[in-house]
Amino acid sequence: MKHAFVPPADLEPLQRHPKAAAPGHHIDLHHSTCFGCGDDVPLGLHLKVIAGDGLTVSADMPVASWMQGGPGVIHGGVLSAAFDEVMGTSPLLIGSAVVTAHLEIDFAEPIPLGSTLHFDARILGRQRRKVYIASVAHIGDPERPVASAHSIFVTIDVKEHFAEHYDKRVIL
Ligand SMILES: CCCCCCCCCCCCCC(=O)SCCNC(=O)CCNC(=O)[C@H](O)C(C)(C)COP(=O)(O)OP(=O)(O)OC[C@H]1O[C@@H](n2cnc3c(N)ncnc32)[C@H](O)[C@@H]1OP(=O)(O)O
Repeated sequence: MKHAFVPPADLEPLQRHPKAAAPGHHIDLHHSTCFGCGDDVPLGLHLKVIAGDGLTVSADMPVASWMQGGPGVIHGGVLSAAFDEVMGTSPLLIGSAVVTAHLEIDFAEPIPLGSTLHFDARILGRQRRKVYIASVAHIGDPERPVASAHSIFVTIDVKEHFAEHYDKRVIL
């Protein structure tokens, strides 16, 4: 797939954290009202991100009618949010909490409502606090990606980062 993103050549390789979710297990460390992964938001993506081998994760997402953008196909923003969630969860494999700093999506084919998107993502490496991650999605044929994404997530101290906004959180 075509993309313009070039990760730095000197990325520091990373190791899986000893307490990371085992391959095949759901990475479930976020919160129940998250748009991407929460069970308690009626119109959320409800993504279950599964740990893979090494520094990889995967997830499946049925493309529901409410996700429509162009007639009969997924909205690009919904697809972007799904990539964000899948890639943003992966640094838990290295024991890091992160927020998105930079997210690039390449849209290769229209993705029909009613299809199921399969996402694979892998951590490429770190440069200081920046974690570089790549992801690709298909709807049945792994040899024919329909979209891909590249991102930079920045590691944070969760309590410090969300301190100002924590009291305004929505609890359903
Ligand atoms: C509850 C959450 C935790 C648990 C996680 C569970 C799973 C979650 C799944 C969630 C999934 C959904 C996830 C979401 O939706 S997260 C929600 C969307 N994202 C945000 O709200 C983040 C908003 N931005 C910020 O808070 C700050 O800007 C951050 C924290 C990112 C950096 O501000 P900070 O003052 O702390 O640090 P710094 O400015 O020294 O930058 C540090 C380094 O980063 C580089 N840099 C910065 N910006 C960019 C950029 N745009 N392109 C390229 N590089 C960029 C910068 O040059 C520097 O690099 P270097 O100088 O070292 O080379």
